[in-house]
Amino acid sequence: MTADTIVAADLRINARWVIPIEPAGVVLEDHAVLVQGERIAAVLPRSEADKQVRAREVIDLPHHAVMPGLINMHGHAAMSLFRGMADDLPLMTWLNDHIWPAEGKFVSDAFTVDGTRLAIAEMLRTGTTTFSDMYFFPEVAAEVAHDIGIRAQICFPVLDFPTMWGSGPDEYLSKGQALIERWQGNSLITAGIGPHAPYTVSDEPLVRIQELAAKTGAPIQIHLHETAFEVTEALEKTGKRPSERLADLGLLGPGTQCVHMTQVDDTDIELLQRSGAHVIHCPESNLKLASGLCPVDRLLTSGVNVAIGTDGAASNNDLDLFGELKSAAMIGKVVAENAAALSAHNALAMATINGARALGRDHELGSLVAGKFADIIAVDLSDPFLQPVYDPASHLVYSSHSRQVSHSWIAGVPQVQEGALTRIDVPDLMLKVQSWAERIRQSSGE
Ligand SMILES: CSC[C@H]1O[C@@H](n2cnc3c(O)ncnc32)[C@H](O)[C@@H]1O
Ligand SMILES: [Zn+2]
Repeated sequence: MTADTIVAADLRINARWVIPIEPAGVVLEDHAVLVQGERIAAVLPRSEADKQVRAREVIDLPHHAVMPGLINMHGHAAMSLFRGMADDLPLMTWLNDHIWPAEGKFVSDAFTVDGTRLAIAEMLRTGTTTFSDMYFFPEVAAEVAHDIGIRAQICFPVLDFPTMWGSGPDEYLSKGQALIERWQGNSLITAGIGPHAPYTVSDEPLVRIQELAAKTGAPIQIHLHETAFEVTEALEKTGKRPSERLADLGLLGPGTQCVHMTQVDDTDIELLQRSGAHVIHCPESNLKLASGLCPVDRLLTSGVNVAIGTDGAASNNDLDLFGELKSAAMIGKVVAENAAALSAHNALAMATINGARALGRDHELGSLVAGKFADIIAVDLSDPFLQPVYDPASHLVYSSHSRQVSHSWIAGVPQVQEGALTRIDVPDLMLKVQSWAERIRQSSGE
């Protein structure tokens, strides 16, 4: 922008602080973010904007930190309807004895509509603007996300056995291929392939998944090395660690997102580094199921991209990425035995630009840079429990509550304004959630 040009913008957001994420570690004071259509037009000092910008709409956020929207890289959105249903259990008991039977009884396209809407309401309200999902009826979840206007990677599930969504790998893959075709070229929704885990998907479907990914460019997301049991059982059965088996089958590459990775040795790090695969860290789910701890600092310093996810609301039990960030930073320090590991700025990067990188979309998402999509959030730091503010990045990770998220925009469209959701009818949603809760409660008393 030269000194005397007058620039038009659809929206000008005046903020006390702007944390653009790129360049890394920067906090800009008294800046404005300009939005034109779906994209960020500029980030500039307010004094310059006063002279040069004519905006259709101006929003003043005098006590707020403005930053890119958060990217929740792993979850099972519709499981929000199972929140708090089977607590205090280890992974395989939780899955085999509680969650899979409940899914068999209740999960349908209607369940997925209401559960996904509930999850999106929570995610939007707590600062997420992009999420990744792996669940049954992905075609339904994709339509729900698209109608609301939230950005999403929707991974269709693949398992060896039949579920409510299909009879086995053949049907999962043919329905999945249709999902990929439906959303090809859409800027809000990307379809991905979600082999559930190495212990539920055998070699033959894994090879077909690799071929489909190579043909279509679709990303692959898989639960991997979630527990020590998973790795020792695989070594006994196959003689290989699951990471090695996936690498041998051609599944580890820059389009692969490995969720959890609580068990990591030097060979795993080398495989991740060489392949360019990403790690999705879900600290609170790993803590609650006592699955293990991901060595995030070691992965990051080895050059592996680590993004962050909540996992589903039945193992977390919320979808609040700010809470997840605090947990990630705290655990990251203890695991590294280094208080300097995983700084506030590093944690914010994991939930933004690293997520964008894992999606293969860091050229258009994950930071407040001119030309990227206008996926923006504002957090109000005016509350007494957030005073004084020496460093807003510190407050966002260590002190703030996600309830302080006051505004969010996705592709320039307002999703949260003054703390209220603009595109979800919350009272209507609550009635539907109550009705599911009654049915689920009744059946657990049977
Ligand atoms: C194939 S759809 C997703 C499938 O995964 C189950 N699930 C939810 N959380 C986890 C987890 O942490 N590890 C493994 N599997 C998980 C979910 O209930 C669905 O059945
Ligand atoms: Zn999961």
